[in-house]
Amino acid sequence: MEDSSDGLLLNFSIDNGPLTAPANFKGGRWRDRLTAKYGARYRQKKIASHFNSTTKENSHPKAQDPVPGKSHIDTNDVSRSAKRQRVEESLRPTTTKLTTYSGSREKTEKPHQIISSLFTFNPASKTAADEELNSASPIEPSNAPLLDGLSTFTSLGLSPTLSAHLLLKLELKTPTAIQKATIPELIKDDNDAFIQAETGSGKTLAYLLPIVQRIVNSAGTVGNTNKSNGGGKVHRDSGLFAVILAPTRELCRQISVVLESLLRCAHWIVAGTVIGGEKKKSEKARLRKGLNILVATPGRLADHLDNTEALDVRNVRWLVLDEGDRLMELGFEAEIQGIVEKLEKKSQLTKARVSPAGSLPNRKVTILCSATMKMSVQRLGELSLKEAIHLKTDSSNSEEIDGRFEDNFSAPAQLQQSYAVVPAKLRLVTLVAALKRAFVRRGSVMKAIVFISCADSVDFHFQVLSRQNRDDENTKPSAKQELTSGTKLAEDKQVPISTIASATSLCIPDNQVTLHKLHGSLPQNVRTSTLAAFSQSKDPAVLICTDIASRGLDLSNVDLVIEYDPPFSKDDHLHRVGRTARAGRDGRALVYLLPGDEEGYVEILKESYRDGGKRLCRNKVDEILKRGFGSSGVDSGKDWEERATEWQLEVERWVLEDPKNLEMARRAYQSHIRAYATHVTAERDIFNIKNLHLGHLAKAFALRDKPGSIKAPGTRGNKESRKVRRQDGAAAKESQSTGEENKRSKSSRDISMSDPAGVARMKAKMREHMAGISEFNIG
Ligand SMILES: Nc1ncnc2c1ncn2[C@@H]1O[C@H](COP(=O)(O)OP(=O)(O)OP(=O)(O)O)[C@@H](O)[C@H]1O
Repeated sequence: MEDSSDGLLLNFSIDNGPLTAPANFKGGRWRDRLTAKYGARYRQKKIASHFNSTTKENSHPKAQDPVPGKSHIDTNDVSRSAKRQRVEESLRPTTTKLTTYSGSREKTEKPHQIISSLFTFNPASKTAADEELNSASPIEPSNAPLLDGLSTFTSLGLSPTLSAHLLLKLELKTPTAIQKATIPELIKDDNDAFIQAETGSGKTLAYLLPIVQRIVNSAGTVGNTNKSNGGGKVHRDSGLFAVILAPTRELCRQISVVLESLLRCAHWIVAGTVIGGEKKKSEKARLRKGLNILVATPGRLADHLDNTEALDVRNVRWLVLDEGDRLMELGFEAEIQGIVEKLEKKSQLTKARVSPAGSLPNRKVTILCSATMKMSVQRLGELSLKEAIHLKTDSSNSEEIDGRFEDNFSAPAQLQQSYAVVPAKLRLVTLVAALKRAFVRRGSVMKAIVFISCADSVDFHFQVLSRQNRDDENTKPSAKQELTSGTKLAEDKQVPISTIASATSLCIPDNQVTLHKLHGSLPQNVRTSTLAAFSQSKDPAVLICTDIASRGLDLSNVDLVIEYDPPFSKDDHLHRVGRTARAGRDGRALVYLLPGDEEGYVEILKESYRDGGKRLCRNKVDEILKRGFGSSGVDSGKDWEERATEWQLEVERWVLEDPKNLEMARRAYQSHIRAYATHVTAERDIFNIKNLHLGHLAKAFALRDKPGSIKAPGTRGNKESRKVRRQDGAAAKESQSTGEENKRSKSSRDISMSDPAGVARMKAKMREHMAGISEFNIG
């Protein structure tokens, strides 16, 4: 492993002899002894001059934190007040090793802390910063509604009633390109279809509108027409016509909301969901009452197909598989195969591909929908589609080669993407600086999403950004701080989980920002309400989340996406940044990379552009920090360095002063490293765990521990917790075998280390990814 002490001074103790006598340093590394010797000499000189010149005799100098550019030996610093020292000693973690560099060879118990300077010994970037780009050149949005004067919803074959409803009630004037390509095709023909278009291009309406239109058209042509109910219109007893599958409950809910909004102009058509999270009995009752369109998660639908007699699928004409790649990633292949076979078996439909124009299809039509076209989607296509047509936009980069689709999935053209090469030690301060800057003026950024690799790290960053600053009067708990969202059972008690809080760390007086957090270890009701709060917020808001929020979610007015931890694959990147720049709106995205091999990721970022990445720009770290910590735009030397250092030290003290915070920071750090090891094989040269400087990385989690000594309860290295986890491992297997899709919706990184069942699943996933490489194969 690379030496983690670069620029760091170990926190060793010396004897308590007279301060002016030279200390005798023994043991440890020569480098640490030498640094300590010089440090002691320097302090002796300083003390001597202080005693000579001071006019305030016996006064206690204020505790000093290292100034930017200088490292600091904590326990040996005479300028630190006795009070501060006692606080930190009393909080000395029980698991830390003791280091003794004692002249008297006595083992004195001192915390093994490392307080390094933020701005020294940072590795340099290996690539030169590009010139600032000329962002003045206007770019045509690629996923916007068409303004060609020709394309209207009516011209695509939708009825005047439905078109008027779209215009007047939903404020949708013209179709997007993918809707133009899809709607006429799905209204007139009964072919299976694969819909592929970039994020935010309106794929949901692209498949929902033809389905709704054809069900409306079928009035009087299907059985059970009820004259008392609008003259032969479809009603709930007419049968189930469409089944829409989506990978997560959140997505199902979102689709269901869009569908309900459409059905307000055809209220006799009944839609419903079966997505789990409620008693199966209520779902069964809903199915028994009759539905015409069903939105479901695959696991739940498979369950009902086996166990709910009232679910009659003989008349199903459409099976839609939305977010196809995600469905496959989450391992729903077997369920989907089962569903396809059962629908096929029970179907009473003819297999004819021709039906009266615009009415219900005579055969089951399968529609696969995805922004990406990966092998997994091709596989899903193979098991569900027959002679499918590929519906895509003109601007799409994908093409069919030898019967297979080659994917060149791009980000929306109008999205401004940038990256910053940030040394590990500076990561946390740079994140805060970027957010402070983004929200500096009211209205400058309404909403931002920060993607983080794992649930524990989300928890930690949420707490850091919303923590109470002891010294700051302005950060007294606000009403929002008290907000909690949902509850979860813990130790037989209802413990409220706070997922919404005031972003006190951003401290922007004129622009109060509300922080939200989201990850897969939160209970479903908390996830739902947090997401709704973020989406509906009219005030500036930040969502800190794992990849659970990267797919398909349509959250309004997201202007900025920060990938604080780089994505785990190129597709993940495109889905994450796709949460902004939707339906023709502007958006910005910033990805954080470490200096060194990670800079190679820039080439992959460029692939997400249609023009080869000419518009990709680099944000300089100094600039981000200056803008975030500098004094209101005035270039006042390096005061931003001091402010950033002060802020960082404040967080480090906050971590130390409460064992809970310390444990949270350690968990976050460990989980981050584990998650780092799960980058896709193709990108493991770029994200090579061996290159992580663990000492520097600890600084980004406000930890002063030596990396090797960081052990959080529930993680590897702690005997007791290992025993507990062995027991929980068995429980995890059991729970997985129940086949509940909500459990699967948690990806390995999305699981908190405090969720033992999750830890077991994560490890299994890690083994799969690491393909024989040990979990901590670090140097
Ligand atoms: N014709 C339209 N005019 C204006 N806005 C539209 C139109 N069609 C859809 N939208 C809006 O575009 C946004 C994105 O739609 P949708 O969620 O269907 O995109 P998507 O292509 O499924 O994205 P993703 O791949 O990220 O899931 C939604 O807010 C939707 O209301």
